[in-house]
Parts: sequence; C-alpha cells; structure tokens
Amino acid sequence: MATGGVNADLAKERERATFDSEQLTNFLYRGPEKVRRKRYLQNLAIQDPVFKKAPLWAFLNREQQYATALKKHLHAYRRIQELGITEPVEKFYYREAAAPHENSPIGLHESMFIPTIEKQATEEQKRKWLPLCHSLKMIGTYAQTELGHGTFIRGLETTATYDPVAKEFILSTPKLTAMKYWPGNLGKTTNHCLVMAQLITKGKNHGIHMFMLQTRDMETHQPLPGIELGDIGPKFGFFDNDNGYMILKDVRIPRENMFMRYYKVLEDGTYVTPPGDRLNYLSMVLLRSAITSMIGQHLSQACIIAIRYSAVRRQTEISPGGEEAQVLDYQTQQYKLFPALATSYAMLMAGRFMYDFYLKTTAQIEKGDLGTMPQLHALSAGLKAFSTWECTAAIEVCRMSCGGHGYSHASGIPKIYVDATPGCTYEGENTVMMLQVARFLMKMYTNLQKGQELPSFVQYMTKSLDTKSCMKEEVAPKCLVMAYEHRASRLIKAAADAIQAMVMSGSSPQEAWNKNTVPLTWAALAFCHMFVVKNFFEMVEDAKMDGQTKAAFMALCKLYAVNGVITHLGEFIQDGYLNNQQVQYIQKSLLDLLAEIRPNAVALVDAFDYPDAILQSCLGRYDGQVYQALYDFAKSSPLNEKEVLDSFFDYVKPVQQELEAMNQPMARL
Ligand SMILES: CCCCCCCCCCCCCC(=O)SCCNC(=O)CCNC(=O)[C@H](O)C(C)(C)COP(=O)(O)OP(=O)(O)OC[C@H]1O[C@@H](n2cnc3c(N)ncnc32)[C@H](O)[C@@H]1OP(=O)(O)O
Ligand SMILES: Cc1cc2nc3c(=O)[nH]c(=O)nc-3n(C[C@H](O)[C@H](O)[C@H](O)COP(=O)(O)OP(=O)(O)OC[C@H]3O[C@@H](n4cnc5c(N)ncnc54)[C@H](O)[C@@H]3O)c2cc1C
Repeated sequence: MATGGVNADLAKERERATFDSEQLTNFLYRGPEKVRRKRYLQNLAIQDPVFKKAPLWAFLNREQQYATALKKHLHAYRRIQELGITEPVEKFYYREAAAPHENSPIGLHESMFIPTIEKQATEEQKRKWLPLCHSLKMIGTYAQTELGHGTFIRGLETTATYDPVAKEFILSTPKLTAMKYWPGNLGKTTNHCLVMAQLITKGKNHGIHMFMLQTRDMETHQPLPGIELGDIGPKFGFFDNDNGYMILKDVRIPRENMFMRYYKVLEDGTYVTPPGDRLNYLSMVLLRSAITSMIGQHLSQACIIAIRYSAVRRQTEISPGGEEAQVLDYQTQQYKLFPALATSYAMLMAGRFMYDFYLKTTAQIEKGDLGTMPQLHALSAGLKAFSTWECTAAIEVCRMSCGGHGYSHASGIPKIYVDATPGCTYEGENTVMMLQVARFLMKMYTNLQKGQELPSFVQYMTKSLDTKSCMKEEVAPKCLVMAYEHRASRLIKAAADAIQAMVMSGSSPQEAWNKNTVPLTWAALAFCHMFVVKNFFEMVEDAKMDGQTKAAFMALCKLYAVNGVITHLGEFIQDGYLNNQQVQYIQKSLLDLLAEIRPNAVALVDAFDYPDAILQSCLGRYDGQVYQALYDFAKSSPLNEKEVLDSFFDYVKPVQQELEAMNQPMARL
C-alpha cells in the first residue's frame, strides 16, 4: 500500500478549482440522493470480503481469470437479490464495484437473454422461463453470429425447420460456416441460448426468427445430444469470457420454443405474419442504446487516470535549473487530454438522451405503435458507432499520454481499452451501422424534397444551405451548432446528388449507392456528431447547478464542439461556410479553452466519482501516490516470488554452458 497522504500537487489542484466537483457529480448521477445511494451500494460491494480477497486479474492466467470473474459475478448476483436491489442502474453500481475488471460470464444472460424473453416471449413462455432464469437454473445467451456471417443477419445459415407431425422444430447448422461463433458465455457457462435461425415451414423460408434452445443438461452441465460446443480461445480483450462456438445436428425442440409474441407458427405449420418488420431485431437495439453510456464511462475512467497522473507527473525543467513542470501544464498534453475529457462528458450526455429515448420508444412499441422504430434504429445504430469510435480513440490517447507507465497494466488503461474496443464491432460493426444511418438520412432527404414533415432531430435539413456562418471572435454556442447542422446537411445533399447523378447516367440505384458508401458514411458521421454537440449544449444549458459549475461544464462543452470543427475542418470550409478569419477565431478559442479548463481539470475528473477500488489504477489514485503504488505493483508480480526462477537453470545455464564449450579455442578447430 502507498503511504504519505495526498500528493501535494494533486491537493493544490483541488484547491485551485473554480467550482465544487460535488455539484457536477450530483448532476451526472441525477441528484444528491442518487449519489448517496450509489456510494452506499458501491461501499457494500467494496467491503464484501469475497470481492476484497479476490486476486488482481493482471497476474492470473486465463482459466483463473474466468474462475475469478465467475465467482465474483455469481456472488454479486446472489447479493443483489438478497439486498433487494431491483433498479437496473443500482444493480450496475453494485456489480461494477464488485467486479470492476472482470467481464461477467453471466453478462449476456442479464443484458440480452432475460430482456429478450421479457420483450419477445408470450406470457406463457415468460411464466415458464423467467423464474428459472432468475434462479440461474437456466443461464442463457444470445446466439446469432455464425462463423460465416455476423453483419448480414438475413444471410444466417442456421435453419429451424418445422415438423408438423411431431410439432417440433429441427435446428441445424448444415455447414462449417453456419456454426454459431462468438456468442458471449456460450462456450462453457450457459445451459441455454436464444438461437437466431431461418424459419422454414411448409417448405417456405420466412427469414430469421428466435428459438429457445437448451444446450446443456441442467444438472450435469454436459452438452445435450446433437450439440457440440466450446470456447473459441483467447482474444484481444474479454480474456475472462468464454465466447463460444456451437454446431447443431438436427436438434429437435418443441414448437413452443419459438419466441411467439410477435411471430407465430401454428400447430399445422401455418406462419402468421407479424404486426411489423424487424421486431426480432429489438434485442440488438436495446444493447446499442445502452452502449453510448457504457463507452462514455470507460473513457471517463481513462481520463481520471491520465489527468490525475499528469498532475502528479513532473518532467523537464521549464527554465534552466528550475522546477520540473507538471506535465499537465504543457499545452500539448492539455490538447491530448481535455478533448478526451470533453468527449467523455459529451458521450455520457448523448447516452443519457439515447437511453431515455429507447425507453420512450419501446413503451410505444409495446402499445402497438411502431411508427418511431426507424428513428430509434437510426439513432441507436449511429450513436453506438460514433461513440465507440470516438471513445476508443480517446482511451488510446489517454494511455499514450501516460508515457511508459501507460503501457503497464498497473495503469489500468490497457485493460479499459481492450474491453472497450470490441464495442466498435459487436452489436453491429460500426461502418455497417453508419450505413444504416445513411439509409435513414437519405430517406428523410427524399421526404423533404417531397415536402413531407420531418422528425424533430432531422429538422436541420430544412434550413437553407445558401448561408454563411454567424461565428464571431466570441465563439458562440449557437453558431457552433449551426455550423454542425450546415455540415451535416451539406454532406447528405452531396451524397444524394452523387447518387442521383449516377442513376441519371444509367446506374442502378443499388450500384449508385455502393459506389458512394464512403461519402454516405461521412454524412452519417456528420449527423451523429451534430446530434452529440447539440444535445451536449442543450443538456448543459438546462442543467440545474450554480453559475461556477455551469461555467466549468460549459467550457468543456465548447471545447468538444470547437475541437470537432478543427479535427474535421475541411468539411466545414469546403463550401466557404466558414471563412479564414472565422477559422482563426475557432483556433484561438481552442487554445483559450485549454487554458480555461486547466485549473479545473482534476476537479472535472473527480466529479466522475469513481472510488480507487473500482479504478484499480496505480496512476489514477485519488491520493496521487503513484510511485509507491507502481513499486508495490512490481513487487507483487508472481515473477518476483522466487529470487531465481527455475527457467534460469532449465534454459539459461545449459545454453551458457554449450556456448562456453563451443567458444573454447580447441572447439573452433
Ligand atoms: C448486464 C451488464 C453486463 C453487460 C455486458 C455486456 C457487454 C457486451 C457484450 C457484447 C454483446 C454483443 C452481442 C452481439 O454482438 S449480438 C450480435 C449483434 N449483431 C448485429 O448487430 C448484426 C448487425 N446487423 C444487422 O443488424 C442487420 O443485418 C442490418 C441492420 C445491418 C441489416 O438488416 P437487414 O438486412 O434486415 O435490413 P436492410 O439493410 O435491408 O434494411 C431493411 C429495412 O430494415 C430496417 N432496419 C434494419 N434494422 C432495423 C432495426 N433494428 N429496427 C428497425 N428497423 C431496422 C432498415 O432501416 C430498413 O428500413 P427501410 O429503409 O426499408 O425503411
Ligand atoms: C467481444 C465480442 C462479443 C460478441 N458477442 C456476441 C454475442 O454475444 N452474440 C452474437 O451473436 N455475436 C457476438 N459477437 C459477434 C459480433 O456481433 C459480430 O462480430 C459483429 O456483428 C460483426 O460482424 P462480423 O464479425 O461478421 O464482421 P464482418 O461483417 O465480417 O466485418 C468485416 C468488415 O467488413 C465490413 N462490412 C461487412 N458488411 C459490410 C457492408 N454491408 N458494407 C460495408 N462494409 C461491410 C465491415 O465494416 C468490416 O470492416 C461478439 C463479437 C465480439 C468481438
């Protein structure tokens, strides 16, 4: 353990902040009462001896990591029930504190399997399955992706063929590429899964549908006949999880195992048409809607670590013989870290909007109103892709900004990165998601041309493109938002014009689309960026907090917007919307904002309110005693348990002896 109180530099940082970080914490977690409850639940978990005694993941091999993750998450699952915690966000606080760096081997059971039963199963199916799920007799996952197809789910090859005589479906993965591959926790942990398969009845393929499949015996845990399954091996991250593969050889399941809330097959094999399209994609939409907040949290942790460390780390004397500067005082370091910090807040705000929108829209869907599904799909796909791209890039910036120590697992950042980056791939590969957004935007653009009403969040398309920016020396939020709207509008028009021109000269619409997918993704990205900026400004303006806290928060918000203009400058100036003078105002504003944020940087990360026990970072400690912590971490490496390792005698000694013998003068003759 490190000793010595709070590092003097870090203490000074907290004293010089111009606002009270607790106010921002209260805003982030939706009120002081919720903050109090969060801390209470986190402390319960942190003090629990089962979690406290668990070994640090970094020194364990894969099997040990899996076992530790399983033990911790199962204990957390049980304690959550004992403590009567029912709110999803409260369960999250408890679980995060219980197992901060262990990905849950029952994560898919909780995040996709149970929610899918709740949303897609009939009342009878729910009565049968949910109690078994809650007692963990049934542990399930979501088995959709196959070896040959992940993105193109209409192309999945697993079949579910209905046999009206036996009143059963026959599940089969008829070739190598059809085997299920990747589903989380499928390999070793779960005994059930929800299988996505092509439904064939009365000789007709009705496309992909969901089926409940028991994969293992509920007592012995042995795989059931006709099912071969296992772990897919180590990965870049999620080391402690058993993503799995599964081969099905004509496995029979009862007709009642098809999820039949919206889609039905009658006993005689008649297919009943559902009330709407793509309802069985809703489980993906749920997780996509949650990812923006999740990835924003990952980045906020990386920012805490990198910014606290940069306040403690001193490197290079500024004037000869003078004191070495805190690296956070270098403008270049600020330019790395403050945009990352602003991005984390921007994504937390976007995630807040997204999840509320998901709840509102799914409540309408539950009532049979499917009208807002396209908006929900576009926004959840777009924000998922945009936020994971932006945040993973920023996490890597945080890591590198910690110099050499950022490369060590002692910093905590490499683990954050490897667990965050698959967010760009799972729940829909990001480019593919952006193309779904582009598809929606093109539809909206066509509707606009036909004079139809547009949903509120694409109203910006109605504004004339024949304008110039209102940006003045004092860079105003209104002008920044308008610049983002202009860019988004212009890019969708440019893509639409290019497609239309190709169609006019004889290409098919599909061909024209495929020849323009790059500009289409630019347009989709610009839309998402605009949405995040606008939402961030709106949330800061509406936030109930004192003037100083709001000013500190607003500086971050402005930085997010200003930095985005500079990073994508070409797209803002291509049509002359911003002139040279205005670009200079924005560049100056960026530097001014870095200086304005500097005294508040530590308080702004303190506001995220992560206890050390969750961060588990030698560099991100609240007390800033990083060097003692790094030394302690090194001392605890298992390689240091013995002064001289057996491998020295096994390998080094014999080779030394051989080389010595070879190099004897006599031996060379
Ligand atoms: C609990 C705590 C622990 C948590 C731990 C968790 C850690 C995480 C663990 C990791 C867990 C990872 C878990 C995993 O990874 S689970 C596996 C995730 N897999 C995917 O996400 C696959 C991605 N692919 C797709 O979603 C589809 O194939 C896409 C969408 C690409 C195309 O699809 P399709 O080929 O069918 O469609 P189309 O392009 O012809 O377009 C046709 C129309 O359909 C509309 N459309 C499309 N989609 C939707 C939709 N959703 N709602 C409403 N509408 C939709 C579309 O707008 C268009 O409309 P229109 O233009 O005609 O009007
Ligand atoms: C950690 C992790 C956990 C996962 N958990 C689960 C799970 O629980 N359940 C489950 O079912 N699956 C799971 N998956 C699988 C995941 O959902 C898929 O990997 C993901 O949907 C991407 O599909 P893919 O692998 O087929 O990528 P591909 O589609 O093969 O992507 C390869 C490249 O092709 C490009 N591409 C593909 N199609 C197009 C197109 N139409 N237009 C332009 N470019 C295109 C992509 O942009 C990408 O660059 C998991 C994956 C990971 C990494």
